[in-house]
Amino acid sequence: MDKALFTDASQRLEKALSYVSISEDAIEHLKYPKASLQVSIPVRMDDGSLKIFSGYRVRYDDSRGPTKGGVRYHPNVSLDEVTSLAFWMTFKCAVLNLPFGGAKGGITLNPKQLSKWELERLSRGYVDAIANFIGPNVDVLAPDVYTNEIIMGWMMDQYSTIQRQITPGVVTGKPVTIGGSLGRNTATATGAFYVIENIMSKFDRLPRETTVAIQGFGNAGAELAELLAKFDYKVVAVSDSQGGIYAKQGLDIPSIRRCKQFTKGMQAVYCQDTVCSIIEHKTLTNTELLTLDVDVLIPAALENQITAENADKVKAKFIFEVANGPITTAADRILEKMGVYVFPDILVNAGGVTVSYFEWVQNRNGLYWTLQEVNQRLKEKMMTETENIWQISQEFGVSLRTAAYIHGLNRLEEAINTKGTRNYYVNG
Ligand SMILES: NC(=O)C1=CN([C@@H]2O[C@H](COP(=O)(O)OP(=O)(O)OC[C@H]3O[C@@H](n4cnc5c(N)ncnc54)[C@H](O)[C@@H]3O)[C@@H](O)[C@H]2O)C=CC1
Ligand SMILES: O=C(O)CCC(=O)C(=O)O
Repeated sequence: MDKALFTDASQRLEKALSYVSISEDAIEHLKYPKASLQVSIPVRMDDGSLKIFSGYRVRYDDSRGPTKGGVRYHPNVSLDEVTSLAFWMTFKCAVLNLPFGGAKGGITLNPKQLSKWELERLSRGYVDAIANFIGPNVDVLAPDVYTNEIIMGWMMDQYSTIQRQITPGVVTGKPVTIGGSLGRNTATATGAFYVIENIMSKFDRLPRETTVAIQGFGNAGAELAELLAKFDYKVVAVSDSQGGIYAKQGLDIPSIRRCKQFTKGMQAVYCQDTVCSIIEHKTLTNTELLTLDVDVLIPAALENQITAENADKVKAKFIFEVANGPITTAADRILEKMGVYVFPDILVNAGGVTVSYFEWVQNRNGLYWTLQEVNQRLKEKMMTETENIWQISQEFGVSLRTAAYIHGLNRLEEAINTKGTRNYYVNG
């Protein structure tokens, strides 16, 4: 297994360890995933041929509760990537004080090359293959890159079919009509927005004077772009996997979202579609977007985007990590020296799993909340933990990332030690 990403991910923990007094047992415990499953999923394609896809599910740690995390469909999905993402989920759930451990799953494929029905057979096949590894009190699935509520609905239905009982709590991010929570599809962006608002007010930054660039225009990035623009932030650049667009005066985000539904790429929206109302704009690559002269940079696509190679070219003063792991450890060091404030993924994008938790609670109770209730509870959680992490960072004089790991570690160690280990060593 290529350890690169996981090795990098676990280095974040090592830095935090020097600021907390934590038992050797807990440290040892957190070094390894609890269980990793690799499966082969046979899928009958529309042309009659049979294709085998590789899928993964990693449950990293369940000391604080059932494990929780999304399922990713992407050509780069590997055991190393899924393990890293499961590790981050463990800390994210602890930082937000959710009664969950961390997990993640994925299938290696380019979903854009499959028909809807092939995707349905693949998603159901994935659940067949991992059914003994998941469950509402064991491990709970959710959406991530290139998966969505429709896919979550299929997965929930497949699991329920296998169990011979409707089991909504095994998957969150489902359609509202079959037990999903209001506000889950906007939760990652809404949670990030609360963090940004909190921090910008600490620095007396007015939205209309704050320029923003966002890499990634999917569930998280596009929704956040729209929220920020709605509240007067100047979103000057956005991108998707094909590249991006920039307009000095600020972009018309609702028009871009509308146009993107009908065109394949972001640049096509501007170059070929006259529905969009930007007058002056230019196209740019994803790499160029990261080094734009803006106040706020928001990576909201994939990991390893800001590395030792381009970190010194970043001009933004604030980076909010909506993607998981977009900045490598080496880049982190460079940015810290440059005085850039980096707000870490395990806080910034935690709105998604927080509302997933609310969905799971609603599924267990059978009583459903209004959107206002969901967002009010989300706001309370995001504001409280942003403030806690800010205070730890001030108190110890450490980066916000290290502060977030210190915060998560303290909660994890309490749970690990309280549970104890089942292997006793009797001296003498
Ligand atoms: N959806 C959720 O609830 C949560 C998502 N996240 C993280 O947010 C990030 C984005 O996830 P979603 O928005 O859900 O995925 P999505 O599948 O809805 O959108 C992904 C976006 O990234 C773009 N993209 C893909 N490769 C790219 C590249 N190389 N450069 C630039 N853009 C690229 C795609 O074109 C698309 O616009 C991921 O890191 C994910 O793990 C984190 C927490 C929760
Ligand atoms: O909603 C969830 O359970 C997990 C979302 C996720 O995969 C993430 O936060 O990275």
